[in-house]
Amino acid sequence: MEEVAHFTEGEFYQVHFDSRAYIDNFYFCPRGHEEENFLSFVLACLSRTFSTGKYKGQRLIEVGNGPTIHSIISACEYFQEIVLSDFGDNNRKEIVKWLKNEEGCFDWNPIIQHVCAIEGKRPFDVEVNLRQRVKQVLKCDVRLENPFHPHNIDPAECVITSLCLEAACKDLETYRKALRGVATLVRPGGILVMVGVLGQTFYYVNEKRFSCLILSKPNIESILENLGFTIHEFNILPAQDRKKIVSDFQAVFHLVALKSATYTCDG
Ligand SMILES: C[S@@+](CC[C@H](N)C(=O)[O-])C[C@H]1O[C@@H](n2cnc3c(N)ncnc32)[C@H](O)[C@@H]1O
Repeated sequence: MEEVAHFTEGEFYQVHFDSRAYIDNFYFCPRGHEEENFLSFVLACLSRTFSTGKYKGQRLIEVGNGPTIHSIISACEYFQEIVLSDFGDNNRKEIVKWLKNEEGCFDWNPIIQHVCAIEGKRPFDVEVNLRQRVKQVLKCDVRLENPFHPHNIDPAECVITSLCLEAACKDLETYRKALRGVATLVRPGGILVMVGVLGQTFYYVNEKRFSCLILSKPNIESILENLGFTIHEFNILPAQDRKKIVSDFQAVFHLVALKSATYTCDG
């Protein structure tokens, strides 16, 4: 397998990230990749967060969704308009293809059906809702102070990001700045829902190796608290013993953090 000496940033994704191979490998069934085995944990966490209806509002933004829509399945009923975003052109194209139900688009039905079975919903209704409520699929770069530069996007009641920041940020300072940019997209009183990996240095999509910033729970907690967030839940699934061929994460996390209603970001 190919080794890469430098940290693989957005430009590397733009050229080398095979969107279709990524979803084929990691999202073809609710268990996810057989070596990683954490997708059903993530789907269950997202379902618990949103299915009570406690978090709702006008807008939801997902930052760095790649070619995936799984993170918004449970949430879509509770937000009128959804903005998806990613750095990679191919990722955004793959999403648009699914939204338009074009021939050859990825089959998200096994994942949607799994979530619907947990929540007692009809997959058809959820699929229609998803396709209707995603209003924009935008380019973003989490390394920028405004991830949507040169566009200004109104802050949302809910921002989701999954497995993006640790893939996009080469060091902890870049991660802190990126989280600060993502935090500006959350309205005061709104929530940030984050899914990520702890202790990971790499993952593979087919033969391509992608870097990952090693994160720990205290790193993330202290950055979020400094940004005026209160962490409501921080769920962790430790990795099982495995060969570490596809990735070397030590744990997967899901967190929900509430942005203070009075916080002003001047730091
Ligand atoms: C591991 S994938 C995660 C995709 C998806 N969110 C998920 O949960 O499976 C990492 C994603 O981060 C995106 N990415 C990398 N650098 C980025 C940047 N600077 N800004 C925004 N997204 C970036 C990649 O294009 C890719 O879609």
